[in-house]
Amino acid sequence: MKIALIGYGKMGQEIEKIALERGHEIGLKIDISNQQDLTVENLKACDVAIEFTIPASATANYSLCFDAGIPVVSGTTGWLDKKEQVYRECTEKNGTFFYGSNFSVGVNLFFELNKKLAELMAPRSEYDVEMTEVHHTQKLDAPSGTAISLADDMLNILPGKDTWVNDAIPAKNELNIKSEREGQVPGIHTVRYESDIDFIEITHSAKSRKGFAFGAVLAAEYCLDHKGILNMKDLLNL
Ligand SMILES: NC(=O)C1=CN([C@@H]2O[C@H](COP(=O)(O)OP(=O)(O)OC[C@H]3O[C@@H](n4cnc5c(N)ncnc54)[C@H](OP(=O)(O)O)[C@@H]3O)[C@@H](O)[C@H]2O)C=CC1
Ligand SMILES: O=C(O)C1=N[C@H](C(=O)O)C[C@H](O)C1
Repeated sequence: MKIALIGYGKMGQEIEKIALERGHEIGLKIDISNQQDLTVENLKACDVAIEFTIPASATANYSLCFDAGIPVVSGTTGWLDKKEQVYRECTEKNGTFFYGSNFSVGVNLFFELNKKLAELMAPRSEYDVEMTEVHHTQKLDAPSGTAISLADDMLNILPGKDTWVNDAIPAKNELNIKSEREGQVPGIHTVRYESDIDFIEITHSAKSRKGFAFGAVLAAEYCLDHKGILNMKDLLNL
């Protein structure tokens, strides 16, 4: 499979290693320095694009891939305010868009565990809940995309919580997500329920970026024979 790598930062470089190990070819490698090469014509020469850039450029990159008629796998976070517009464009252009706030298989299992725990906690009004995410200091967005995914699942299940807030003193109906930035931390997410007498905590801690990159390459392979709007639940059969 010939991959267009859009974004060649920490994730782009990690993805390149895994893709080559799995026998794929990098047909196009785009960073800020050669952005002029990101054209429909160049994308058409590839089978799939993997996009890990910055929130401000992600959606324009998706449009180019839809115009080129190649599937796009994206892990860029912080652009979800434009989600409806992107999904509409993908459908109108008969494109394929695979988005994951986190491509790690472990985190996607953690998402399921988080939902199960929220179901158990839904009738337990003696517990309050909060979340913490810790990432490296270069991260541009807060809270993390993963934390937002976890929070959205919890808000759908917990009757006492209507919305999430970031680094705030929460009202009773708000779920606070604490964001901490520290050194080179690849990503830690903790959900904590606390009562007067105890607490229950679940944590996912990434040891490196390898799991994110591996999941993104699996997603690109999946796009070769699946079409439309896809996610890790489809890929992992969850
Ligand atoms: N879904 C997941 O599993 C994961 C998602 N992420 C997300 O992926 C994104 C990237 O993370 P990461 O690789 O760590 O970040 P980096 O900052 O290391 O890399 C981003 C790269 O994108 C480049 N870039 C910026 N704008 C453009 C553009 N318009 N076209 C092409 N390239 C561009 C940057 O170039 P330059 O440095 O020259 O500005 C940089 O090399 C973030 O949003 C992060 O949250 C990260 C890990 C896992
Ligand atoms: O920026 C990162 O590094 C990460 N971003 C993703 C997020 O925002 O959730 C995934 C992972 O936690 C690493």
